Amino acid sequence: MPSFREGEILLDTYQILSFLGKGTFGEVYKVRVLRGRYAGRVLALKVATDPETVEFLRREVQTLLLFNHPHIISMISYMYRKDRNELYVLYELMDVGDLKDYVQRKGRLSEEEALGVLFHVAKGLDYLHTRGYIHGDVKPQNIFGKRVMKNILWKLGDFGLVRVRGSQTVLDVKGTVGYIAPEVFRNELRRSSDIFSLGCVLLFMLTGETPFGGDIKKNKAVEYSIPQHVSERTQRLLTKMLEPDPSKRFKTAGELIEYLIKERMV
Ligand SMILES: Nc1ncnc2c1ncn2[C@@H]1O[C@H](COP(=O)(O)OP(=O)(O)OP(=O)(O)O)[C@@H](O)[C@H]1O
Repeated sequence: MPSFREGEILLDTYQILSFLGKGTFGEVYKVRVLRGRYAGRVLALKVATDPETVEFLRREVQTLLLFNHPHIISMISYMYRKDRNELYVLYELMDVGDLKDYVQRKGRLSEEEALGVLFHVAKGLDYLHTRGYIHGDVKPQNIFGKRVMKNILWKLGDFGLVRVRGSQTVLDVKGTVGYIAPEVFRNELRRSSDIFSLGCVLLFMLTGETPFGGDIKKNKAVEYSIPQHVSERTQRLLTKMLEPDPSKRFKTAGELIEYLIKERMV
């Protein structure tokens, strides 16, 4: 049950238009801004009220403040209510919703569409990778679509698990089974771990099913099969992205983009 109802006004400023969903980091609502700098705009508001989610969302805010890219979701502003330890974050509204729901609604995507989404997300990831960041949680629920004319612009979101490359923080595996690079189970995280996860996203788009059947053992062992209907060149791409040995994968999103262009896949 969402905490707020349609029509309710939060912080005297945000009128709830609808509930968009609940994630690990809080509840998300479609809101209309009633006053201030963004008055009149319809945006997405994420609300975190318990201490653990506030902490994750605080990390996401700190990271997003540094980023500005057409394939990374924009944070518009945030408010922290210190007295109640509540964090409210405003994002651009991604009217298509997330890629998981999109594929579940539409069924598996054509290769052309799937490669188009892949290219958009790879550009967002490239922005992170060239700045020394690792997203750490690339999966369909964290990729959002926005309608622009007749097209959909896909963007990477959810930066609660983002890490700086080479940082010593101890990891516990927080990703989602079906999208976790095998080395992450051994507590190693690299930029190419994001590439593996993105390869899983491509497999999901082409099959409509969770990679590795959502089975943790199969995910760890990288046991998967590519359906017959997938073209040979896309099979080759998938095999390179899902290479179990991270040193044999594309090292960064930049290398992936170069390959897609060279092979004329986008
Ligand atoms: N900017 C946005 N525009 C439109 N819908 C959004 C936006 N941000 C989140 N949502 C939707 O709100 C819901 C909750 O999103 P959220 O990102 O918090 O969690 P999640 O990605 O589903 O799960 P997790 O937090 O575990 O990764 C999802 O249905 C998501 O599609």
